[in-house]
Amino acid sequence: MDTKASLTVTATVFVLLSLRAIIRRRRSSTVRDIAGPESKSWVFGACYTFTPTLPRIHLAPTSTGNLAELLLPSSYGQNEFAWTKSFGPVYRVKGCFGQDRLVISDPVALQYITNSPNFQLGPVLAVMRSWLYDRNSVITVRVALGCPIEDLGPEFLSVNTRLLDIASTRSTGQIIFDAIAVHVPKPLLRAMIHLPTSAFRALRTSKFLSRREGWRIIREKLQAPEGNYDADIYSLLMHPDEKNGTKKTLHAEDLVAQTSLILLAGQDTTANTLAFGLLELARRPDLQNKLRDEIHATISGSRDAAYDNMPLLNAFIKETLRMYPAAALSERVALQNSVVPLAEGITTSSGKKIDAIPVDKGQVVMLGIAAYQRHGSRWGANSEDFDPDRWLDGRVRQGEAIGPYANLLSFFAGPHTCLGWRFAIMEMQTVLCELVGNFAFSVPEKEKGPFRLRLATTLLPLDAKGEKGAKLCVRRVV
Ligand code: HEM
Repeated sequence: MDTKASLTVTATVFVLLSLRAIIRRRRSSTVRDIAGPESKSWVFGACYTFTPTLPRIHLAPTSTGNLAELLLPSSYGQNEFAWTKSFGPVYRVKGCFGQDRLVISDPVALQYITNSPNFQLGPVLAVMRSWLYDRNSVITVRVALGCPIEDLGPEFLSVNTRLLDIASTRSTGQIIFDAIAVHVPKPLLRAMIHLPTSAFRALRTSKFLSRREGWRIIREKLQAPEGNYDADIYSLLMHPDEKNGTKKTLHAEDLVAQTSLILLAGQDTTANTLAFGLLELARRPDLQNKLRDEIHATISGSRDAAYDNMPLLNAFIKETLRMYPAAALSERVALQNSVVPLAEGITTSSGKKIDAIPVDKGQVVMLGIAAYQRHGSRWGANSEDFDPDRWLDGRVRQGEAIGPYANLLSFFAGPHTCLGWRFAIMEMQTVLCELVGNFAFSVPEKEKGPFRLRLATTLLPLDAKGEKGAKLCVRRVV
C-alpha cells in the first residue's frame, strides 16, 4: 500500500471508530452544568464571541473551539489563566465533537486525581506511550536515577532532536487527531508506528537506538560480579534492594522498553526549564549578579559544591519550576465513575452548590498545573510575577502536600511522579552554577519585549519571531 492509501485507510478507520464512541457517550449532567467559556460548534466548538472580561485571541481558521483557545493561543496561558480567574479553579471546556472536559486547578482535586487509581494517563500521553512501548509495563518504583547512559553518538542525537522538534509543534490537526485517537483500539494505534511518514520513521529509529542502548546496559549489569551492583536505576530494577525500597525486579525486556521513555522524558523537560530560567536571569541583571555572588562564595574553586546550602539558587530553581512547569496542562481519564473532592465548593450554572464533582467513567480532566502554580491564595499576592524571594521570605503558604518537591506539581504527583525529579534538580543546580558562575547573560535588543510560551509536548519559550528557543547574548565573566 502506498503512503496516500495507508493514510486514507487509517483516517477512515479513525473517523468510523470515533463516531461510534461519540454516539455511545453520555457524560455526567453535573459536568455539563459546570460553568465554562462559550462554544458554538459541535465539531470544532468555535467560539468567536467572548465576554468583555476575557482577552481576545487570534483563532486559526479551522478552530477546534475551546481546546484550540486553550492550547493554541499566541502565548500559552493567555486564555487558561483568564478563564481560571473568571470561572474559578474548576471549569468546563468543549473539546472536539461536543466533548465536555473539566479543567481543574483546585489543590484538593489535583491531589485526589494524581493519587487515585481511578484516573489514568490522558489520551495524548497514552497514544504517545503506546508508540514508545512494546509492552504495557509502567515503572512505579521510586529510585535514585543515576543513568549509566554512554555517549549515544551523532545518529541518536540527530534523530532525537528531530523527534523533539516534531513534539514541540502543535496544530489544530493534532488536537483533532488526539480527540479521535483515544477511541481507537490500542493494537491499531500501535500499528500506526509503521506508517511511512517522516515523523514515524524518526520515532522508529529512536526506539531502535534506545533499545540497543538499553540492551547494552543490561548486558553490562548481568556480567557484573555477584553483589557488585551500582546504585543506578537499571541495577536497582534488576536486583532486589530492600534498603532502597525496590523489592521487585523488572524483566529485562520491560526495562529495555522504558529506555526510550527515560531518554526522551529527561531531555526537553530539563532543557526548556533551564532555558526559561536563563531568560528570566537575562532580564534581571540584579538577580543574576546576586546569584553569581552566591555561586562564587559557595563554590570558590571546590568541585564538591554543597548545592543544597545555596538558598538563592534553590529559590530560583523552585520559582522557575513554579512559573514554567514543563507539563503545564496534563490530561487524565476516569477509569470508573468517581467523585472528585474540592478544596472550595463551587456553584454550577444552574445555581446548585457542590463541594465534590461526580464524574463518569471516560471523563477527560485537564489538570491545570500551571494555573494551580499561579493561585494567589497559595503563592502570594504577586503570584503571576517571577519572584524567587517568595521562597525565602515565607510568602509561600504550606497547604495540602502535593508533588515531591516544594508543593509544586511540576514533577507531577502520586504513582506517576517524575522518575527523574531528583536527577533533574541536581542537573539544574550543576548546570546553573557552571553557566551563571562563568558567564553573564543578557537579552539582545530585538528580543526585549515580553517573551511568549508554547505548550506542545512540553512548555517552551518562543523568540520574537515565534520560533522555538530563547535567544540570549553571552559574555564570559570569569
Ligand atoms: C525539569 C525537568 C523535568 C520535569 C519538569 C519533569 C516532569 C515530569 C512530569 C510532569 C511527569 C509526569 C507526566 C504525566 O504522567 O503526566 C514526568 C514523568 C517522567 N519523567 Fe520527568 N521531568 C523532568 C526531568 C526528567 C528527567 C531528567 C528524567 C530522566 C532522566 C525524567 C524521567 C521521567 C520518566 C521516566 C517519567 C515517567 C514516570 C511514570 O510514568 O512512572 N524526567 N516528568
